[in-house]
Amino acid sequence: MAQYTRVSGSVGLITLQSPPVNALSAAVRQGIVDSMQRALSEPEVKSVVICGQNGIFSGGADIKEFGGQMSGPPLIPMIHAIEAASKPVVAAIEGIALGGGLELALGCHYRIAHSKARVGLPEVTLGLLPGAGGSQRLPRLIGVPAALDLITTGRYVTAAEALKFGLVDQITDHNTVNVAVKFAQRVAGQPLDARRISTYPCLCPPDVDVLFEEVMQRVRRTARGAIAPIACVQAVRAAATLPYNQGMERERELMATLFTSGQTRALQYFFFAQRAVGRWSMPSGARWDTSKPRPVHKAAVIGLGTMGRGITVALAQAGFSVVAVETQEKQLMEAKQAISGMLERGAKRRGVAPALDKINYGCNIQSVADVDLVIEAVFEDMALKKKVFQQLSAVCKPGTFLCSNTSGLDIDQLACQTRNPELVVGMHFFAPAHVMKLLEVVYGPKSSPLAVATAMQLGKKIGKVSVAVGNCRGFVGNRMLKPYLEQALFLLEEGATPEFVDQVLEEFGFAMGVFRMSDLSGLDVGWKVRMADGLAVPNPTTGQATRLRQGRRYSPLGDLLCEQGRFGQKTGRGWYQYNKPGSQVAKPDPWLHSFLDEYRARHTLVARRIDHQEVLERCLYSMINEGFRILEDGIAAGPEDIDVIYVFGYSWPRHRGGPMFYATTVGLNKVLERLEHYHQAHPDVPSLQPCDLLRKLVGSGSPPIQKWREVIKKVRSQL
Ligand SMILES: CCCCCCC/C=C/C(=O)SCCNC(=O)CCNC(=O)[C@H](O)C(C)(C)COP(=O)(O)OP(=O)(O)OC[C@H]1O[C@@H](n2cnc3c(N)ncnc32)[C@H](O)[C@@H]1OP(=O)(O)O
Repeated sequence: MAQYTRVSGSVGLITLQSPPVNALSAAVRQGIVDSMQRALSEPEVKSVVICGQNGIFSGGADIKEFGGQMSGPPLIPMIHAIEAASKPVVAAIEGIALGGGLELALGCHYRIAHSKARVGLPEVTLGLLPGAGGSQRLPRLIGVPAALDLITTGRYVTAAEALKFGLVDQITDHNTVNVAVKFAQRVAGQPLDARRISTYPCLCPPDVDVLFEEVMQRVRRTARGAIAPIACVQAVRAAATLPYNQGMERERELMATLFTSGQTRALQYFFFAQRAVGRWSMPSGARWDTSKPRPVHKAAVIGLGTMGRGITVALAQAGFSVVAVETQEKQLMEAKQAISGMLERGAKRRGVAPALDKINYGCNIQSVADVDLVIEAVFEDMALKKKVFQQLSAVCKPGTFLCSNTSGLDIDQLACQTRNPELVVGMHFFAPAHVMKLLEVVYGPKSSPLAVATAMQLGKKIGKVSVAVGNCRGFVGNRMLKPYLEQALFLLEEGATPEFVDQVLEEFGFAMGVFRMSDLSGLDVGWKVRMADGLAVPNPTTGQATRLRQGRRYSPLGDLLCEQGRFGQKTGRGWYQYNKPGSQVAKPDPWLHSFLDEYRARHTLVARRIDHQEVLERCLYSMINEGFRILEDGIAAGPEDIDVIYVFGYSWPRHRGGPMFYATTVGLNKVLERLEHYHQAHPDVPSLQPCDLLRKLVGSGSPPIQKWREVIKKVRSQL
């Protein structure tokens, strides 16, 4: 709702009231319409101020309303009525004015913002465009280039930047509502014609066509199949080329297309999924709201390879004191130099001082004795990690949390090496750790809610999206990656090429196909794991045994490349060839194609034509099937956890909502039917066998994803 009061005798003050972010729900819109009518009809009122309660102007349209039937006064006519009002209307922007909130402010005649406020039009991130006149008013107010930037990226700007653009008229460090009320008194009675943005001509640079062409090309390149950024460019182009009313009509048409697209549904789901993962729970019943974290002031990182360096940077940048340990002096010096460079470059980009003094470097594990939390990031080797955990347990002060950055090893085995296994959790970062947003916080059977809560809070403080997951091989992300990688290799054996598989996956929206991604990560990483598991064996006998290991189909293709020293980008050769080691430009490699031909001939495999659909179905459905197993096993609490992990950690296209949401868009029955089909064709591939939970969900009529947790609960209670 909105509250109407008269202040200072002549100012009608409309306060939006819809906690927590004053979203423009039906009740709020009704409140604004009613309050405006009152303000315009009261002769004592000479001007109006609109503000939001609790220091927040508005977080925009109420996203929860998008899924259902819209009720209450529509936003567009409401904003037009404000702009057309005969008395000046001033927006007092505190906190945030986002999306429809900023569009409401653009309908006002003046905008006063607090210096700490942030404004933006993030609709594109929800698969929409600023469809309440924002795409038409913003370019008229701040010019086409700046409007294109804000609308296509959805980025928020500070009040200072907004002032520079001319998006707000004034900023203040004082009470914004008081300043706005005084301002409203001053402008009362002044002519308003020049204050109605919809009447402004659109400011275009002389080479506007070239600009639109360039922006459109950039947007198409980076959108990875998302349609909203393209519609945003088209809407701004309408503002630049059409009269306001026609531009609004174009905005409405484009918005209608987006509103009915599956992409906006996926992005809205993902918006709430990101927030849902913060409300973590453990199978024991411990939860985010009943488990208090312990403050961490000083942390340590053990092992300063690529991951350890990134983690150190992330901690230092967030203001934590860090003890960074690498046992060899030479490696320590190299790491110090690299970390300082990363901090300096990051600080330059953000216009702040580099946090070099936050880090103390040392060669001795004793130097972590007084820290609150340690993150071990040594080489992925269980024996080595166990030794480190034994040492840490002996050295650290009582109560220190011991965390491992392992990407899939058993947290419980590490916890067992310590005196206080309840203080041990996994903190699985993704490379580069100071850039990638995802953090898997892994609890073992002995991890305490206190340790999980502390790791989750630390993750939040260093800017990560943290997801609490259970302990199993590969946790959630890497466990699901396994069948995906496996199918990609099988497809090569059956006739596909790495380029074709990657092309299909990149057209689907992945930033990189599976083979380009493997080349980037390094093929030797998985090879070492497979050797440790007894899967990759040097010089296996040829014939069927080579392709059948531990009772299931196995492709040794990756092992064979590694045996040739082809580790990917770092060696200049992998699934692709590169100009030189370290180069990132992947080129098809004729050697690889001959190698595949010879391999197929050796194993009497006849290459067949594989189409797009088969690549997508086998790679994605096998991964989704594993996702269902993960839910069944209780490793992830809900589908949202899996989807957030995949979007933030594995470049799954956000506009497809994540793998589990994607399964709902395909139809669970179709996923089940195709898995059955492929499993029949490949009975020696267990990952293609549909899991029970999927069958149960289909059996219970494929309920919406928000209802899966109930089915999962039932399935688990029957176990
Ligand atoms: C033909 C029809 C015409 C329609 C025209 C439509 C044109 C306009 C479209 C829009 O305005 S779309 C919405 C645009 N706004 C946004 O995208 C902002 C989204 N919100 C945020 O970025 C953040 O939430 C925030 C506002 C910066 C606050 O961040 P903070 O970290 O402080 O809190 P959160 O945990 O993110 O949020 C708290 C709470 O509030 C819920 N929420 C936030 N924004 C909205 C919203 N716009 N609608 C509904 N609910 C919102 C959020 O889900 C959290 O809820 P809980 O998880 O606590 O239940």
